[in-house]
Amino acid sequence: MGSHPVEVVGRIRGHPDGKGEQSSALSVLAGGKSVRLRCDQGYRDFVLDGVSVAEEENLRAFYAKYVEARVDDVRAGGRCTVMMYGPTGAGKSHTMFGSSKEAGVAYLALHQIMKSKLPVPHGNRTNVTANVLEIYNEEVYDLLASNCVASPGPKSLKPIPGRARLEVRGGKAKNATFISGEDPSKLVNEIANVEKRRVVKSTNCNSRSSRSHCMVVLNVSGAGGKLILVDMAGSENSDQAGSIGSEAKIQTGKINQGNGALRRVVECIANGDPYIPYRDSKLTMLLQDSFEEDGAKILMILCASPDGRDAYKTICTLEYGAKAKCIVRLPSSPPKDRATFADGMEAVLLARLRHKDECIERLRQEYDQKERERLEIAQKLIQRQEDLKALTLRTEKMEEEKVKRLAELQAEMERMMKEKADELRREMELELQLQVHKICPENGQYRLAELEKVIQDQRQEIAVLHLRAERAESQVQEFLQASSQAWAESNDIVDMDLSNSICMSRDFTNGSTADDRAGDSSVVSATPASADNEQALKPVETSSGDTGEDTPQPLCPSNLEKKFELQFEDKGKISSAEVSVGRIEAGAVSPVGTKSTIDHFTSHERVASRKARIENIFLLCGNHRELAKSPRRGDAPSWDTTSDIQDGHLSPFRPRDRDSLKAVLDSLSTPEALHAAATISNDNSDTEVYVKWESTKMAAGKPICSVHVSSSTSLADLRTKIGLHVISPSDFSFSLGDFGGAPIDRAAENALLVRSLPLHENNPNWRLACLRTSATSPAKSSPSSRSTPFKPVENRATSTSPPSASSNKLVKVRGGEENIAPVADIDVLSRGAVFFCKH
Ligand SMILES: Nc1ncnc2c1ncn2[C@@H]1O[C@H](COP(=O)(O)OP(=O)(O)OP(=O)(O)O)[C@@H](O)[C@H]1O
Repeated sequence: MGSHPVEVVGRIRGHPDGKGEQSSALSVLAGGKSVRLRCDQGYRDFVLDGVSVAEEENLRAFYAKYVEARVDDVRAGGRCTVMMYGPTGAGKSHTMFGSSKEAGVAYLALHQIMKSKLPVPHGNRTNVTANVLEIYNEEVYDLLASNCVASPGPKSLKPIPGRARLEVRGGKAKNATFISGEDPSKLVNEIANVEKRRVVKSTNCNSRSSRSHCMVVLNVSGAGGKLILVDMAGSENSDQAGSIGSEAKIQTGKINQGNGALRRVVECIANGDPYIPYRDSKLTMLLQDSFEEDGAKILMILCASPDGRDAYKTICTLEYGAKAKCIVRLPSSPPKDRATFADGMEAVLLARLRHKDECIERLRQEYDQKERERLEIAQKLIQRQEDLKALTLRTEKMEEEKVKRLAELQAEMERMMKEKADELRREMELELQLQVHKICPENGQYRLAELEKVIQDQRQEIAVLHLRAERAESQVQEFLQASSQAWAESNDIVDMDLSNSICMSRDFTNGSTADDRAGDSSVVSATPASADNEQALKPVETSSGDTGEDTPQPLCPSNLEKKFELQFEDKGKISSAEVSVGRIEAGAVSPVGTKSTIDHFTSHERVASRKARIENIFLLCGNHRELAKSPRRGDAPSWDTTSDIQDGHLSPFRPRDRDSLKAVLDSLSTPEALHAAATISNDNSDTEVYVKWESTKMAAGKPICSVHVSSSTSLADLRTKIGLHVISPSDFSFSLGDFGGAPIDRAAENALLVRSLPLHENNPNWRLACLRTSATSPAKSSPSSRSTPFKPVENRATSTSPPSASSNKLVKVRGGEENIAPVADIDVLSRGAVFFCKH
């Protein structure tokens, strides 16, 4: 403890309800010299000279820490006043006098003074005299006086029976009883006994509330020291204390009067007021020396309760202590002379200034301390904000990563599920196949057999095709050899009969009849249709008429034709080229639109088998070419490669059936096909349509005529053009393909264009039109019409030749107005001879 004249310490009792430290309204701050009071409005800090908590420090420790040094000064002759100040029930009496468990400050001080080992000026033992006074209702009673008669007091208050009232003069209680001794225990017991005489009363705040102030004055003999111990009555509120009745209220008023007087004295001293109201109360009158004697010390113990309900009284107590702390120098007694008074005043003023400076310095330190705390808190706040920001960013990043990871996991899971599903599907398919094989074990064998059958069929087809090709090749080679030989022979004949041919041509030109020409032995005359073919095809004998085999016959076309026929009748015996040749006089074919005659040649021998063989040659030639063709878009329906030899000779490939035609027509029903057809229809390039007749196998080997039309011409228009020169438009029908194709329905001819016909000899500008006799045509019932596809041009040109005469003729039509072009043999025809094997 310092040497400050007034020291203020706090003593915080335990919670009256036994609650813990958490519910305490008071807390000691760092350093142990500040206490913080919390309430609903906030908190307030008070700086004291020390703070002690009863739960942490007992009375002995508290005494040793804050009181013992003062008592030592007293023993040494000093003067000290120890005051217990605080609201009712705060533990003032407990601190002063203690309890049955521990001794209070008064007893500890008495023991300290009397049992001191310190050398005392007058002997080893200290003689102590003690007065015990009670200030009750502004009256001073002597607690040590026994059997005394109470002096009359104020009318309003009854005197304490058996209690001696004392007068106060000069700041002292006159005639007060004292006890003395050198045995501290004896004095302690005596004091304890008289202390129990104090007026107490049970209130709402304290079951044994002191209604009076108690003062114990210990005078140390010899050294002159004086220790005054004051236990003040607690300031209280009448309503709060439950004071009922005028006497109780007067008691409370008197108690507060003493406390208020002491407060004002302290404030005046602290403020340096020239007037100190000591006389406002008996208590302050008795304590005047404590404030005014030089070297006097005051130790003010502020008792406080941690109960929040006493917060207001606790604040008043702490404010009072803070005010007492401002007392820097106790006022001295007024100096006797003026100079001394001036010096004293100067000293007081200087002391006040120093005190002010100390207060300012203390406040500055407190401000600095608060500022440091504020900065620390601000830095912590900034740090917390940065941490919060980093935490927020981290949380957002983690959230993004979580979302991303979730998406990846979901994608991975979907992929795995898909793989698993595919795997399961495959396993199920395998399982299903296994089950099928289990149920039908011959299934696999069946498929194998089926495949083998297909392979075998294809091999057979290939073999047939090879056979056809070989046969056709050999026959063609044979035919070419024979024809070349016949050609050579015919050249000789032509050379020999050139003059006759010219005459014949002239005769035709001049309109000679067939009978006229029959007389010419070198001319092959036209034979009426009714005549027997056998005879009609025989050459006209000119001189000897010997036609026997032994008789050499002249080399004429008829003879060549006969030899050729014989050659085919006896296959394998071909030793010479004996070819039957039909001859047409040059100029026999006239242009269309002019009056003309169509010449034709006849053969002398025409048996059906012989004709068939000759026609086979052309068929084979045609087939050979057709075999070399590859199907093209827009061609006739697909060929049936399985068809083979029919009627004893190789037949062409046949379209499968009408379904092929239907498929073609159906194919035009789709938007894509119509678009393609529309695209193609824009192509109006010129096209040469070669016409073949299906039923006339000889004619089928090569075209009977060609028609020059636009590629966008419909089949209906083509029918009209062909019908102008060949046959009546209603007597035939187109077929898809070369031979055997399905007939095209008349209704579809308007929709089908020329470009839908198959290519001829793979030439993109050539098309092939195969005609066949219509089923409903009257020509069908007529063998002659069936076998003679042509409508005799002479019919249109008023020809005199009977229609039947042309039934077995190959008619060559030279192009005219209708753009009917000649076939490739027209040059040969112009020379009066036609070789069937030209192609
Ligand atoms: N530190 C403490 N430890 C234990 N009990 C205490 C303590 N302080 C006070 N008490 C108890 O609280 C009650 C009131 O104490 P006390 O009488 O000392 O209060 P007071 O301030 O003197 O009140 P009043 O002014 O009304 O006399 C007593 O029963 C006492 O035993």
